[in-house]
Amino acid sequence: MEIPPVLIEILKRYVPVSAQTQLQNAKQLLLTFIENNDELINQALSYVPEGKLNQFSAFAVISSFSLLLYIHLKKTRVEKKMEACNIKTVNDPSVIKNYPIFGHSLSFESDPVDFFRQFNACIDDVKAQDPNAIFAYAMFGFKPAIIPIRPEGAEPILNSSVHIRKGQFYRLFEDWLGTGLLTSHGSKWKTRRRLLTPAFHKTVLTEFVEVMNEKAVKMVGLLDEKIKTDKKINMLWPITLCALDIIVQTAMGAESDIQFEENNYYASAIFDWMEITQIRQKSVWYWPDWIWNLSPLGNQQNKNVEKMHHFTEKVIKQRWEHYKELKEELGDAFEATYFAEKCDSRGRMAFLDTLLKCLDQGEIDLEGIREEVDTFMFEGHDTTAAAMSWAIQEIGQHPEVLKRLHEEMELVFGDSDRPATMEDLDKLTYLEAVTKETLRKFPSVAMFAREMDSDLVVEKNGEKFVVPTGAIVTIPCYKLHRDERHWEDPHKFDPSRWLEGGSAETRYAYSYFPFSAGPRNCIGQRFANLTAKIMLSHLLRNFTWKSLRVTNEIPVLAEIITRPKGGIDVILERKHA
Ligand code: HEM
Repeated sequence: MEIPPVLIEILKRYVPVSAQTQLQNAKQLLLTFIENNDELINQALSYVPEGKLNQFSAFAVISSFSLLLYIHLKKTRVEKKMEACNIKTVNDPSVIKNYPIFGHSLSFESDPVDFFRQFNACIDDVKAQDPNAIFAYAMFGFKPAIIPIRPEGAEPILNSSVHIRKGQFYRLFEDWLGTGLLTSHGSKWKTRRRLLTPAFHKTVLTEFVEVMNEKAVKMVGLLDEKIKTDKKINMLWPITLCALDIIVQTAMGAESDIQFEENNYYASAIFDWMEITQIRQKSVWYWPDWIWNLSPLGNQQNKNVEKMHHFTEKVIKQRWEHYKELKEELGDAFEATYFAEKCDSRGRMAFLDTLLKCLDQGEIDLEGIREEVDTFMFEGHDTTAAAMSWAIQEIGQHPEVLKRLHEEMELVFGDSDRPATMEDLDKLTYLEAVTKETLRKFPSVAMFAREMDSDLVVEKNGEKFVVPTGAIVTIPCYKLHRDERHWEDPHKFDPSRWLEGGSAETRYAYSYFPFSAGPRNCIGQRFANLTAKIMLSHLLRNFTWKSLRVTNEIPVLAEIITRPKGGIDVILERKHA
């Protein structure tokens, strides 16, 4: 067999003399590998068709073989490194298998519910192998994913101001979100975070209370209509639409009536985008952009993104035009009138007003504003809606909890149907305990990721662990919130843990972090709590309900957001029928 001339030309032109030693080493490595894997290679060769190979196919076979060999050797080396770092993987092949070349990725379940069960079983397997272990790993080809399997493993990562780069997987969000606050890193992230933090201060959010009440009242009205014909309601959809209605009007300052429009094109595009992104997330072959853009799904997704960007751009431009008109009209008085009206006593303004002022001062451009508005649309409604749906499920399954919540509503609001104020919400301590316990059992973001820019050394339980540079760390929030060393009876829904004197008062800080923790924690957590409390209080003031399924038997869909598969079915009735 002759070496193809094109290969000779490549070798002559592009391989420097200094590389010859490396090639010799590689040859030696290849020979040793062939010697040690004689049987395997004979098996592989038995699949090559009979007859003489032409030069092209010989070239193709050698290149493919070399590539596979490279991946195999690299994967073996990484696995040895993991052992040296004191990080273990699953032993039990009935939970997951570690294949040569592909690693664990080949045996991950494709169904999202099964995948989540399997993922959690992997953590249990490593915990059972070694009670002192705080990390585990899984192989995606030669790329290791490291998983903190105890809250003590999550702490040094979340707490760090160094390891704040998001994992590669967040790139899949960039078609819609660009590099906004969620996906960006480095100086861009720092500048935007500093800019937007004041917009989520309590005094500024107070401005949104009125809109939130209005939207919740609309939701109650719609549910009232629905139960006239059927008391069995799937609450996931009305809750999601109400949360979306709130975020559209608050983040964009645009009048919205999404709850009343069955087929609003913006809402439909968001839901389609979520569904398609979840498919892409699980399908490694769709990750390269060029394959994705050529595929029918990619094409459909690009259309969704176009629609969503069109909507956001239109609203931002309208707001910007209005801003400029006012500035021209008011001249020197603009600062004193426009901003004085919008700022709190410390000069803090709402989200979009903050961004428009920065646009005016040249600190951000229109595309930057769109990135942030889109990011808040994405992060700001589905997370809250999922948490509220689980809360409705748990409340409807525990009549004693529902009763106590109804009593709390009576105490704070009496028979009045007035809007809830910030002061009212502060008094709803039992509702607060219920939402905290819901987010413990069902954190809306079940896992999130970081990519390590440098080695992290952790010493715990008298052992030393190293999380190496380049590793993707996946933090399994859902599983860590149910760690049996930190929570008694962790699968039980027990809001009293969060009341005065309850066990949560003395908990280890990193045993509960539904909004993440450290520098990249959720900027919108106050907003989320406010939305949840206002929406739930309106539901509780008007309705009573009973869940039709047992919570711990509902399959958990942990895709981007932790959702109940099939939604939340309840029998809903007017409180004072
Ligand atoms: C119950 C509701 C919510 C939960 C459980 C939640 C949870 C989280 C978590 C776990 C993260 C970290 C994600 C990661 O590291 O990849 C995060 C980040 C973020 N959240 Fe939330 N979130 C909620 C509601 C909201 C709302 C209402 C908004 C906006 C109004 C929001 C805006 C953001 C943003 C912009 C980030 C990125 C922050 C950064 O990286 O600096 N979230 N959220």
